[in-house]
Amino acid sequence: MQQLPLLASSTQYAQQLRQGFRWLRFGPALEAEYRAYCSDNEYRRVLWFAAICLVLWAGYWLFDLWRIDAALLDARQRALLVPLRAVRAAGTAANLLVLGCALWRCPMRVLRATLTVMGVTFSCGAAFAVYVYKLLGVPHETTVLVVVMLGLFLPFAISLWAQLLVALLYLACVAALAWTAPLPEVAAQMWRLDVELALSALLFGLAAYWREYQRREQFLHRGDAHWLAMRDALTGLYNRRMFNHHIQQVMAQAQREGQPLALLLMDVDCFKSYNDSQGHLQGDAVLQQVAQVALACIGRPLDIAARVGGEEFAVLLYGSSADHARALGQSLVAGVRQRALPHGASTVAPVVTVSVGGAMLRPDDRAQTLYARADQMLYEAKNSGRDRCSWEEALQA
Ligand SMILES: Nc1nc2c(ncn2[C@@H]2O[C@H](COP(=O)(O)OP(=O)(O)OP(=O)(O)O)[C@@H](O)[C@H]2O)c(=O)[nH]1
Repeated sequence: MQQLPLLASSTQYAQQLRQGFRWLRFGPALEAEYRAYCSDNEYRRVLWFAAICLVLWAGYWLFDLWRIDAALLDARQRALLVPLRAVRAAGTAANLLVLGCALWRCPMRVLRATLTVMGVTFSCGAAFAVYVYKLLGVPHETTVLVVVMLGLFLPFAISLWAQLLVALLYLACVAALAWTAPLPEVAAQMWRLDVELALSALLFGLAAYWREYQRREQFLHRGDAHWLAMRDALTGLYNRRMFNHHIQQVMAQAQREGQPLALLLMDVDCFKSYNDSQGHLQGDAVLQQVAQVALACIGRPLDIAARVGGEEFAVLLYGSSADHARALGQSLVAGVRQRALPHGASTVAPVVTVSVGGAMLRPDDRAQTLYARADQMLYEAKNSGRDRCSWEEALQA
């Protein structure tokens, strides 16, 4: 008999784990879920990051003003300070833009774009400042450039590939400054700096890759564990725990909104004798087939099909009229029969059959009372010959 691809190990998370994600990208659906997961709290984190950058940037700028004032510069040298100030102003503007975007919660792609612009203006701006100091002979620290490179790889909203792109632009900017430097000793220092920065980019990039890889791996393990906690491993349907949780919520909503709610319980007939004659593994395959029939009969967002016991399934239909629910009960019975799964040991038919009991929600119902009535109807279906659907309204009529 055909096995269905619904086993626990085949959750989309587990599949992705097996396939791997060397390029830090999942399939489209999982990628979208991962991004939504990452953007939780992202605005707050970026806000803090941008605020800290602004304080550091302003502090560095003030320190520089004092330092340049202290240096004795002639008019030609002072002319070099004009582009430096322009670059600084651009960095501050980009920083404020990020702050504003995070504060007013602009769409995530706008936030990412502004963060990328801030990365470019900060890194190229810092490189240009160091270059100008070298030309002016003003004492300065080059480690700030390495710190900026480290900042580019911090995990804030933008992807590792965008971070790498900004880092490459940064390296190209330092190379361009080295290339065009009018003084040979400044050119040599800038080239050396570029090599140091390239090495640090490699190091920080690798660290960022592993961090992102592990974050993705954790996301998949968490998703897999969550999926397994809610699902039945054999059939992939919701498990009893999830069913209990869901029925409470859907009942409350149905009672609040005056919507009908139907509960169908389905049980495989003579399943013990099937297991005894065909073996447990074949029995498992039957349960998977029956689960498929249950799954096929739900369609609305609040409907669920669950495996609530060994060979017992529940189908909860929200907003479904009694007539529609009864018809679905019949189609569950017919659907399993149509699968024509041979059952030589059955006392009912030569194929696997199911019995179904159904009940509609009443205004004063609790989950237990609704379940008990549907269970009573299932008992009724079993007692009146199996391979049928019993409905509580039919009993009352
Ligand atoms: N293969 C398999 N069998 C299971 C699983 N869970 C429960 N069962 C079996 O389901 C059978 C249920 O048997 P019973 O409760 O006696 O019911 P039945 O034989 O179907 O009889 P009726 O329901 O009265 O028609 C038992 O033999 C259990 O071992 C499972 O996950 N896989």
